[in-house]
Amino acid sequence: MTWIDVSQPLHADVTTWPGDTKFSYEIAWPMAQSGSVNVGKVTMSLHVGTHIDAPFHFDDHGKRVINLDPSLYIGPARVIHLPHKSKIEASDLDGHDLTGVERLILKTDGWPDKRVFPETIPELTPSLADRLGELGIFLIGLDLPSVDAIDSKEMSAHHALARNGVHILEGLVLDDILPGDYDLNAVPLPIVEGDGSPVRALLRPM
Ligand SMILES: Nc1ccccc1C(=O)C[C@H](N)C(=O)O
Ligand SMILES: [Zn+2]
Ligand SMILES: [Zn+2]
Repeated sequence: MTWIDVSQPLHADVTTWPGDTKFSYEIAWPMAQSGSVNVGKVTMSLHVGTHIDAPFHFDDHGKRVINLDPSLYIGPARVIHLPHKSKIEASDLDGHDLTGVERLILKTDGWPDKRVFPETIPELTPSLADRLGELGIFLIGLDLPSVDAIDSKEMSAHHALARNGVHILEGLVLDDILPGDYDLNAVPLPIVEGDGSPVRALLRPM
């Protein structure tokens, strides 16, 4: 009870990274044919909607989803509000006491209309990644489709976060979430070779 869904619903119109595989659902084996059940089939990029990135997404030698500890994505999380930024850097955390925080969720308001894929978004800087590492934070979640700029080829924030042992949860819907302390549950699917996984992300006020 009281869990709040902070995931994007998956349907034909959920936005996709430009050029990437869209989400689709079909009944591959309808009841009329199988004689007993409807059996659905999904096609999608693993980076559609609310999802986690496995390090293999941006590093050929990085871990696949099956090798990520599910506990990373379950447990206490702090939500902080950092609106109207073009970059989010270490100094943006200065006013926040993050002692003991292990999972940090940034409400940036940088993707206000989830029906449209954004042209520009705030990007996280390597200095922020280093600060998260120093603080012992091992999960960053945010309401954006990427931790880097949309046109980034270097993926410097993804790499800097990985260097600091910080895992990535993207595409959260935080419109109705106030800053504060929550329980998070956003476990990936056990896709053995996955470079990422869609998640049902839930928050419960503590
Ligand atoms: N699907 C893509 C296709 C091309 C280039 C980037 C992406 C991404 O997915 C990047 C984004 N930071 C992500 O992890 O979801
Ligand atoms: Zn991703
Ligand atoms: Zn990413």
